[in-house]
Amino acid sequence: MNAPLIDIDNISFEYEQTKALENISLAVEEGDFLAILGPNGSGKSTLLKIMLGLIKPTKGEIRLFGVDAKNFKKREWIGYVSQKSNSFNSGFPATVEEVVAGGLVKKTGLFRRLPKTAKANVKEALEAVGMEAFLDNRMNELSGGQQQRVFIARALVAQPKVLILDEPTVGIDHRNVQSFYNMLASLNRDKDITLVLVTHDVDTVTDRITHVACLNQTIHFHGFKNQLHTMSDEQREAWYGHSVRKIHHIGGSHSHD
Ligand SMILES: Nc1ncnc2c1ncn2[C@@H]1O[C@H](COP(=O)(O)OP(=O)(O)OP(=O)(O)O)[C@@H](O)[C@H]1O
Repeated sequence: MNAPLIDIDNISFEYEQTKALENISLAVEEGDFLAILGPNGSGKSTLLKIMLGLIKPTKGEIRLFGVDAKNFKKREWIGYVSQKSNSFNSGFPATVEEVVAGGLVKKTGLFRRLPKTAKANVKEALEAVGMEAFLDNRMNELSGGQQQRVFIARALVAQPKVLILDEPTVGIDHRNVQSFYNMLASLNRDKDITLVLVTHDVDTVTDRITHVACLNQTIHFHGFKNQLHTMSDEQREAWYGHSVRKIHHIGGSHSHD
């Protein structure tokens, strides 16, 4: 069996005053569509920053594609769509093509004019997120959900093997959330892209995911989504307090109304 694409081994992280993560072990295998779920302040962003190599754990090891993160050179294999993408400056007059082509810089460096191959790559990335018809539109002409798809295309154009998405449905109209998740599921299934998404919003997370990790400083559950019901009430409460409601829709049969 291949090494996990992301292998987090007993890491902890402390900010100056605050313990953010404690003894986290979590492996992301090729083909997973993993949702990391946790309430505000549970350490989701900190864990993402560690996965992306932006901060180093206070304790523990992380291996990327089987290589110690300190020695890992293929950063373009790990794509990232930040939460900030959603608060994109809507007055900025960039076109969809320009925004997506910006993602190629990571792979090929800066260019003055788009080479032909780059145009083909941009088109292919936009097709993967169902946005090819909007190539020449300006970003400020698009809805929040469409903009989010364009930011995903920008990450895809560098041909990552793993895509990490921070709160991807923030700013997407609730009527469009399901089709957005269907698009992610098709990236996972048809394009073989391993997906990790992070959200505090348990109620809207899709049942298209394959795996769930329940985070609150430590991991309270990690496994197939249909095993989620094996969590005891005490574990659920330690993870998310009383506020977990429709969690049964992503696997188990428990409801906490
Ligand atoms: N730069 C920082 N300096 C000090 N403490 C921090 C810093 N960033 C986060 N923290 C603290 O670390 C803990 C985990 O924060 P983190 O941002 O990782 O959580 P989160 O789950 O992403 O939260 P949210 O859902 O609100 O974005 C929190 O207690 C937070 O207050």
